[in-house]
Amino acid sequence: MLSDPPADCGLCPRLVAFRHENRRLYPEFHNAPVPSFGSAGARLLVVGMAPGLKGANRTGRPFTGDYAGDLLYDTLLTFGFATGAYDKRADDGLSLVDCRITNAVRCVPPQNKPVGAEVANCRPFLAETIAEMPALKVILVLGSLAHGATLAALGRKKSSAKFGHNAVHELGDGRRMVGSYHCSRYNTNTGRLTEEMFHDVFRRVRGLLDAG
Ligand SMILES: O=c1cc[nH]c(=O)[nH]1
Repeated sequence: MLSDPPADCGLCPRLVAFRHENRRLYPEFHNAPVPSFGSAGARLLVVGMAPGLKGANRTGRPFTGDYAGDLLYDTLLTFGFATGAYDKRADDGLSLVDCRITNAVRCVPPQNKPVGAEVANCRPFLAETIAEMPALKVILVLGSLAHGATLAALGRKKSSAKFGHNAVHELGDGRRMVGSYHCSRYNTNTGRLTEEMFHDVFRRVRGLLDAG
């Protein structure tokens, strides 16, 4: 099984049609499934929802060029999970440290909203991404869609762990799942998620990793 879909992945008809439309409208964009970013040897996996049209779908790197990426990459740099400088482009030289970033759905969805069947179609890639990380200790899920997709990828029921901001769930194998509100423009503009709240989550993640 592949941990990243092939560039011409055809599992989701709606997303394939959107990809073809975007290739016509924006031929200079990446316009393909966005692969995970960071080493499979990392202890931290951050799971987002799906690439943004003019962000990750343009640059080909998760969260890169997306509004949500500004807060995410700044926070990763602050907490030592990245080095270099984030400059909203895949060739900015930023590298992740002990951290990997992926999305529950790898292709950009219309209106930024994947449907259930698309999350399910992409689940094997998330499952394989998790399975190929031997040192993985913490999975940080950004938002309830990523929370549900990650539980499903782990073969667990949604009812086995309730999504909550800064909530920690033991996965029973020494691994933990931590929840955070998604660092989206909507959530930060409405005040549902502040920078301080997001930092609190990363402080907790760092503490869990440091505790071993
Ligand atoms: O969840 C998200 C949001 C923006 N960009 C991504 O790659 N994922």
